[in-house]
Amino acid sequence: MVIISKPAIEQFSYIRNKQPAAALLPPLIPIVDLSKPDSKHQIIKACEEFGFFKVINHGVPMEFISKLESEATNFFSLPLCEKEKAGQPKPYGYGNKMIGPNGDVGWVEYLLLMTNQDPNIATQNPESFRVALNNYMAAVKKMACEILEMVADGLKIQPRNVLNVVQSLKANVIGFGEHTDPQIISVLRSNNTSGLQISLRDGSWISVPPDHHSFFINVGDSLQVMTNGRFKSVKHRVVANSVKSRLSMIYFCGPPLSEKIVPLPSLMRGDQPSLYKEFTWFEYKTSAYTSRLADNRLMHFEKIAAS
Ligand SMILES: O=C(O)CCC(=O)C(=O)O
Ligand SMILES: [Fe+2]
Repeated sequence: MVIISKPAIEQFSYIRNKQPAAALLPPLIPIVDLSKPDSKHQIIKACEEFGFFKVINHGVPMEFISKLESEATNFFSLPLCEKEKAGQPKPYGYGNKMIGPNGDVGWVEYLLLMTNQDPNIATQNPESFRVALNNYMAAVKKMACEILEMVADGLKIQPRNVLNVVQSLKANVIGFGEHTDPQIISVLRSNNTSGLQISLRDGSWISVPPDHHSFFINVGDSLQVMTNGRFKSVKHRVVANSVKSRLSMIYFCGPPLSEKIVPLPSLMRGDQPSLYKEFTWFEYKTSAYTSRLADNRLMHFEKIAAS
């Protein structure tokens, strides 16, 4: 879960200033209605063209969303010393300003939680936080699995290729530099505050209109590799909003540590070469840990780059 809050730190204002403007008349972001029979085709098309789509009729009860959002808001309004009791984000815990260990900074506060562990955080009512987290996670997991099953079905691959996932949740407040998510997919939801932008294949940026009733799905680096580049992990960023605090909750579906990530043979067309070397999620995470947020972390695993 990532929560991005109101900018509080003047020296980070450059994050806002240095962002190039997003396109004024952007193409429409694909919307997938999960209740419609053709949603799997729309998902495949959106993953190919944008690496990103919005999901409506997702089945996650609004009350679960609102409850966790309010618990997260309460957490982020605690005094710093209370928030720090969640421990440093190495990898799970509370962090602010610093994103990762390599000098990236953001106008951001975040709480990163491993989903199968009890959150060790000092809210007024930890039990209420725990219940809200579990309800939200169970409902979002169900939706994420449904989407991944449709991806598998649409690609005609075995569901286990994408469904063997470990989950984590991040709450963010405010601004975050450009990057791709390393996991298989991320399921993002924010309050009704703008800021999220995605990069199109031509390199231009478009703003994603906020919609607090819907979820947004990002294709991550792992799915890009499994599909041998047919799906593209979407570059995205969050531009700080100086008027309103933005709170987002991101559910990441990543592979287990020992899982091998490699282009799936059944997805290779004709004599298409494999673009990536085989690696484990552990190797990828280890390599990503030494990189900067905006780096192309897949570069070290590309076959062409290596030869
Ligand atoms: O807050 C957001 O909407 C996106 C944050 C994000 O991209 C991330 O935490 O990976
Ligand atoms: Fe992200």
